[in-house]
Parts: sequence; C-alpha cells; structure tokens
Amino acid sequence: MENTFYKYQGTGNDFVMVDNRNGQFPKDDYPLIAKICNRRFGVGADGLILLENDAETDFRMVYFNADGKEGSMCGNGGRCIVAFAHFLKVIEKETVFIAVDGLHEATITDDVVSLKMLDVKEIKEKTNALFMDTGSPHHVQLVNGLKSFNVVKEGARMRYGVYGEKGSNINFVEKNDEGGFDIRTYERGVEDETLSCGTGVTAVALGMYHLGNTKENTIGIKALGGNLEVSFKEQNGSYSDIYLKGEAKQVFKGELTW
Ligand SMILES: N[C@H](CCC[C@H](N)C(=O)O)C(=O)O
Repeated sequence: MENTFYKYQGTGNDFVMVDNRNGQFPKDDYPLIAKICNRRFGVGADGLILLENDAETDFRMVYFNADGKEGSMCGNGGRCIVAFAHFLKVIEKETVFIAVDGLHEATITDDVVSLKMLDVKEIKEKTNALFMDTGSPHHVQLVNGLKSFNVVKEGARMRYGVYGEKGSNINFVEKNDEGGFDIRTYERGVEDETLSCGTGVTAVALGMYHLGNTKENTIGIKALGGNLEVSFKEQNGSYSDIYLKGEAKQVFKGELTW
C-alpha cells in the first residue's frame, strides 16, 4: 500500500506520519506537503513526518512544518514517531533514532513516550524574556492572564518583528495553582498557535527553573492540548538529561491520493 499514511497526535500537536523506508515519498515537493497539512484542502496537520531507514540508529525522523518546509526539531513529533516506530515493529520499548538536531533516546510504555532532548548549554536573557535552542529556537515570556492573551497576534508580531525572517517559536507562560506552568505557543512554520509544542514546553520548563520560578527539576507543563512533564539536570546554567514525557497516540489511517 504505497500511499498509506497515519495520523498521530501528541497533546493535540497533530502530524501526518508516513513510513518512507522505501524512499518513495516526494519529499522535495513542498507545495504537496503543505497541501497534505492544510486543514481544508488536505488531511490537516501541524506537520508531516517521515520515518526513514538509518544505517546507525533504529530510524531517521524527517519533519516538515505545515508550510511544507523542513523544520528544526519537533518534540511532540519526536514522541509521535517513537509510537509509530513501535506500531510498525521497528522498535520494541527502547530506541535511539536520528533527527535533524542529532541523536535521541526514547522509551515507550503503553501510549506514553519519554523522549530525551539534546543538552541546552545556554539560555539567553532578553528584556522580560528568555531565548534558547531546545532543538528548535524558542522565545519564552511570562505573561499575566494567559487564558485571554492574544497569542496569535503577539506571537506573529514577535516571530517576525523581533526574530526576523528566520524567526523563532514564541511561548507565553504563566504559573498555575498546581506548582507547574501553563503554556501557549505560536509556532513558526505553522504560523499559528498550536495546541502544544514539545520543544517549547521543554524551553519553558528550563526557563522557569533558570529564572528561579521553580526549584523542581521535574516540572508539569499544561498546554492547551494536554499535560507534559519535563525533567532535567542542571549544572552551572547548563542543562542535560532532559526528558520530555507524555502521551502520543495514533488516531487514524488513510490513503493519500495526490
Ligand atoms: N511542534 C514542534 C516544534 C516544531 C518547531 C517548528 N515550528 C520550527 O520552528 O521549525 C514541537 O513539538 O517541538
């Protein structure tokens, strides 16, 4: 079945997933990928992910944003592709795979995937905000009244206005009553607010620890689409053993008929 695709979601960040171990997917066709991700003219997703063979690891993850262009690392997509690899029996419960930013270890238990992220060596302090690279670039900013905050307007303004054409993902965060943090994210490449962004959730957890807003190194982060947990070790402002953990689920299967 040549054009079979699957749809996965991780805390509401949704992806079209294709088994491209035969190398037949036309991955240079950006307009096609954008069309598949379009919610009116296609399947509809925040991104499209290919699972490919890799000589040294269990598989390769190739991630495209909804605009059809290859993106930087996607944390929720990384969790979803681990669930997909498990479904395809490419892996059992543990894996090491390669993504655009390097090697990732992960484990899967039922539908819960714990994904190891790359070390974060530097957090930059900006006016009332932080910036760091957790595999993707992230701006982290505390706000009051997150629920009613205009994430799309402010995110779009800052994504271009502050970070230029290359841009950044923009996260807004507020402490919640449960000792964790609420997050809302404007995603570059999707050019909209998504229900969750894994590399953004990771950036918020490290950022809140960095600012002294929590002393915990296992932090619950609530995105619009569900809850994630980030754990890490910190030494002299450098972060290692970073794990992003939460549900990743297959939601349907179909046939692309381009
Ligand atoms: N949704 C993704 C982030 C994708 C990053 C992408 N928007 C880019 O900047 O290329 C995540 O779960 O981490």
